[in-house]
Amino acid sequence: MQKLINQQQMRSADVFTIKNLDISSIELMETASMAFVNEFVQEIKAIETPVNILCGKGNNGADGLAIARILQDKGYSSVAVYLIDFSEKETAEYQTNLNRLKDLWFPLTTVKTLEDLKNMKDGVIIDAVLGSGLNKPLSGAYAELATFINSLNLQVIAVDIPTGFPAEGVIAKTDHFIKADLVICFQRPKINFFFPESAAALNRFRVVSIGLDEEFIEKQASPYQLLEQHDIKDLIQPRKPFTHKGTYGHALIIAGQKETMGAAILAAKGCLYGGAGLTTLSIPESGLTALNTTLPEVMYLDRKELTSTASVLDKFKIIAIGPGLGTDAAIIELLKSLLMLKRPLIIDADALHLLGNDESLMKQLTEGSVLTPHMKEFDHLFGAHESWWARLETAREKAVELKCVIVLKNQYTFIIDQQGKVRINPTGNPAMGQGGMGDVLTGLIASLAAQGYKAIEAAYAACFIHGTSGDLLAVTRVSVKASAVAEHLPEVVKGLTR
Ligand SMILES: NC(=O)C1=CN([C@@H]2O[C@H](COP(=O)(O)OP(=O)(O)OC[C@H]3O[C@@H](n4cnc5c(N)ncnc54)[C@H](O)[C@@H]3O)[C@@H](O)[C@H]2O)[C@@H](O)CC1
Ligand SMILES: Nc1ncnc2c1ncn2[C@@H]1O[C@H](COP(=O)(O)OP(=O)(O)O)[C@@H](O)[C@H]1O
Ligand SMILES: [K+]
Repeated sequence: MQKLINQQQMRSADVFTIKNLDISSIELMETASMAFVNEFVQEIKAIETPVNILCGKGNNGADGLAIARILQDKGYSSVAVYLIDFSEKETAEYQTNLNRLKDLWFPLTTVKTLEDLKNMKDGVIIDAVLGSGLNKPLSGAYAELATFINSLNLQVIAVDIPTGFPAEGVIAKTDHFIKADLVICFQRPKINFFFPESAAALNRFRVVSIGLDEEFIEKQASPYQLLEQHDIKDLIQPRKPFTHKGTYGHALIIAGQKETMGAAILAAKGCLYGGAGLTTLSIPESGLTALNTTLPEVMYLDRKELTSTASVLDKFKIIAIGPGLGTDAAIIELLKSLLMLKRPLIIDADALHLLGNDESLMKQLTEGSVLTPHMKEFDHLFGAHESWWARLETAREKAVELKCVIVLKNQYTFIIDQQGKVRINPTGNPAMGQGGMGDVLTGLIASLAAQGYKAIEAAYAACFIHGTSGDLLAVTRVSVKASAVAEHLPEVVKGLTR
């Protein structure tokens, strides 16, 4: 896992690295600019492409000046530099890099007003106006610059962060940014890149190492961590000789009603293909034929059995409830009786809806339960939120308060543990935007829990595996269906097993 740190901590990491490696700030900047260019040349391969570099007077602009020099070295034949001269203050590094540039032949244009940009050639724009030193939203000339650049519809590649975009904290609807197609960002992604609001400021980002001290970064106090493949590889246990279906646990999924039986079957499918030793599905009897035809390996439990005697449920290592379940009075009673068992549950979809309707039910959750809301379900549970930053803050508080794991689903799913720590899942893609995806995820979480993984481990590993399956399928498809994601789970898990 990679610690994601805030900009103040990133600045401390700069300072620490400079001291520790006994290098100068300008040397560090040269490394950063070189790393940027190495990535840039992968993206813009034609060296005759006009490259317009817009440089502010801080260190982001200083990077831009170094980048101009390095690009010319690499043979880019049409590099033009625009010095955005909207403020007085400039950094020493900016001065140094400007002097280095002035020793070479270079078209340099000082920009006092937007008029000064009129000769800019069509091509690519490198945004090095403002970086992580941003301390307030763009206004005045900077905001106008952003609007103007965005109106050109040229490809923009931002240095470190799009100008105007806050690295962390609330992203306001009124904020102005220079919209980037690509951000080449230093050492760590910014926390705000993982929120849907970032789509207004960037399409994609890539992270390049600039040699900052990793040990220092990992020691910083931060609740945010980005999952990496090796975390899952370290976790997933290979299957041992002489193990059998009993070894891999028995999961019960309570789901489905007449209109949404598919959700139940998809959840069971996620559980089965996730490798649980045994999967039992409790659905209305009307779904039995469908179940037996589509998933003959999965067993059936009559709904009436669920409330007959508590001991019926003892054999199940984990119980998941919710996909396509419905919310009528009988279901409310069923949920209540399950909560009374005082055992951890995996709660999704309609069952989440019922918790949101009745706070007293939420209070009965047992420690170690897993809630898997998407944004709408989350807000129904915990109140409306104006921003994802605020939503995540609430999720952290609630996970601690309820002693539950919260899986807040999105393109980047946030998995929040009982201590309020947030793991961010980087896998998955927009081809997965289809109904049923969440049902498969719930089944997979149940599957891993049945196999003996702790609630938090089951939750984050399931998200990673589920997204990886979607990624694998999306290589050759514009959309992927949930059942295909389920069917590819065993292959993905195999690839993630040491
Ligand atoms: N050793 C270092 O410090 C390194 C810095 N790096 C670069 O330095 C950048 C950060 O540099 P700085 O801290 O100088 O910050 P910036 O280059 O973002 O500029 C900050 C300046 O802009 C002003 N400002 C902030 N918000 C504004 C607003 N809304 N409107 C107008 N002016 C505003 C500030 O008062 C300050 O003078 C990083 O993003 C990265 O590109 C990299 O080169 C890596 C090494
Ligand atoms: N754009 C996307 N990128 C990555 N993952 C996605 C994307 N869209 C959906 N998913 C994944 O699909 C699942 C959707 O869950 P949910 O919204 O509950 O769907 P449903 O209720 O339709 O099954 C989540 O795991 C989410 O992470
Ligand atoms: K920038």
